[in-house]
Amino acid sequence: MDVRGLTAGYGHAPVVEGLDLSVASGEIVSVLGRNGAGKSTTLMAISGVLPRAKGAITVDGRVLSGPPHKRSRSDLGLVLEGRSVFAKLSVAQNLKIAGVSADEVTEIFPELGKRIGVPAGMLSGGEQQMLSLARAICRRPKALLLDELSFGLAPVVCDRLFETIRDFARTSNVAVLLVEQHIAYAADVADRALVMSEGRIGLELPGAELREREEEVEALYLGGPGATPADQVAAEG
Ligand SMILES: Nc1ncnc2c1ncn2[C@@H]1O[C@H](COP(=O)(O)OP(=O)(O)OP(=O)(O)O)[C@@H](O)[C@H]1O
Repeated sequence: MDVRGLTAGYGHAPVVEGLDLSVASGEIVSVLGRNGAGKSTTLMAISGVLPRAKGAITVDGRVLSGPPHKRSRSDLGLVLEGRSVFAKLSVAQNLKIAGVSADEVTEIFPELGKRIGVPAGMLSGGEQQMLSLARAICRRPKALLLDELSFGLAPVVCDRLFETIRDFARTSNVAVLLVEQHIAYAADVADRALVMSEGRIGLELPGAELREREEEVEALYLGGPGATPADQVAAEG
């Protein structure tokens, strides 16, 4: 997936301006950064949720444009922050609407097998996130965007979700771009990390270096007001 010159926002001034990034097939890239850095805006702009976003987005050489449903037909999968299930419909109905096989989903997450007739809104937070992730995976996207999957979930559940994402990226050769607030989770799952600050990428590093360079990453998290000038220079250089 290749993104060039992404510019997006909500009012007059853009939140993200002229952003370039790329994710290779089979690669997992994590976007980190403090609250308000522009992480979700970036994902929403790539997916078409923000209709006035500008920039060129290609997946496997194919140009993406138009609203989210059109982009998802063009091989882009999306799981946004918060639970994105139809709460009143059963797990089986949620999967049917997405055109996804329940057998395939329960192979990925066997725990959903016992809950197949239950309204999705009655599932635990972790189960809902499993359902959202499995639904996206089973639609066979070429690129997958995931926003804060770990939000509000127990570590054991997060480990299951990230293990599934790793397997999926490797075995299906899919480009995964995920927003993750926790450095430890990003270090476990990502091949590469992009640290955003004030709508731009302030630091790019291999996922394997995230733990040892945690202080540098955190300096960018604290951003201008919290970080000393020396922190800023170290973080950017
Ligand atoms: N719907 C909206 N209307 C107006 N401004 C918004 C809207 N959503 C986000 N913003 C603003 O855009 C900026 C970037 O927000 P964004 O949600 O992209 O940040 P983020 O890095 O994902 O933060 P978080 O980790 O808190 O989700 C923030 O200043 C935020 O207040």
